[in-house]
Amino acid sequence: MALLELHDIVKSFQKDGKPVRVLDNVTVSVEEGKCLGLVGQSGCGKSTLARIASRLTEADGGKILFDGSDITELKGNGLRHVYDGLQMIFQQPESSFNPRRLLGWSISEPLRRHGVSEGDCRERTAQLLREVGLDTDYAERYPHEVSGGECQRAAIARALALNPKLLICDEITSALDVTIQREITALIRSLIEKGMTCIFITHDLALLNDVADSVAVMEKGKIVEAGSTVDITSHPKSSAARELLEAALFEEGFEG
Ligand SMILES: Nc1ncnc2c1ncn2[C@@H]1O[C@H](COP(=O)(O)OP(=O)(O)OP(=O)(O)O)[C@@H](O)[C@H]1O
Repeated sequence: MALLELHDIVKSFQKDGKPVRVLDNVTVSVEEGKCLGLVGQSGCGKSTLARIASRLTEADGGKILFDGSDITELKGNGLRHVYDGLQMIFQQPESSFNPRRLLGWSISEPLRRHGVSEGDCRERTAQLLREVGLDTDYAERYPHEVSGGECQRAAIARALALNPKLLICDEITSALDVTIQREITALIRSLIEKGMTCIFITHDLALLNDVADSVAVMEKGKIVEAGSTVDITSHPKSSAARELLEAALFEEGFEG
């Protein structure tokens, strides 16, 4: 069953006083318990699509179905309820944490908002830190006192706090070096093996071999190819997928 379905999503932004179409009738879905890789060159519309899926940006047209409900027009409390089940993680984890708050405070913030007691928050934070491979004493550190990879793990812990059904990961490994990238994709994959559903956005098609079950390739606001990760990374049909694969292989060779 599809957990998230996007149908005929259309979006334009104003540029120099004129509307420029950045998403052109995009239809894509992700099955429950699976990971969809969304890949494309910079500027092709990946982040805009992710933000529309999580209702952070309004679409001009189309329909969004999440967990069997039409959430396209939801507002207020209805939308807050959706956010409990759908979490987004971004490229720069440091900037998503309050620099003046300990990581433990930020990770448990969604729980506190739901009225969970301080004692239970502490216990759940320790459990979440262990789940993402961090020692529990990371709760007592500030965002600037941890590495980029550790901070991204903490951001994943915070996203997991309310047991969401869907994680949307927008270029979450782009700011990390290759070894740490692999650790983070392995962590996301382990969450999927435990039942999580995920949309993993990247410009690195080769990275999707580690994490995604299926791939949708975007080019200039359209999905130009979709299929299983194995098929697309071994026999890409579109020129967009071929170019992304060549770029990823070149980068890999360059990094040794
Ligand atoms: N709020 C906005 N206002 C105006 N234009 C925008 C806005 N957000 C995105 N765009 C434009 O929409 C297009 C798609 O941007 P988007 O960030 O979705 O691409 P992307 O594929 O995620 O790129 P990247 O990989 O570089 O993050 C770009 O041309 C971008 O400049």
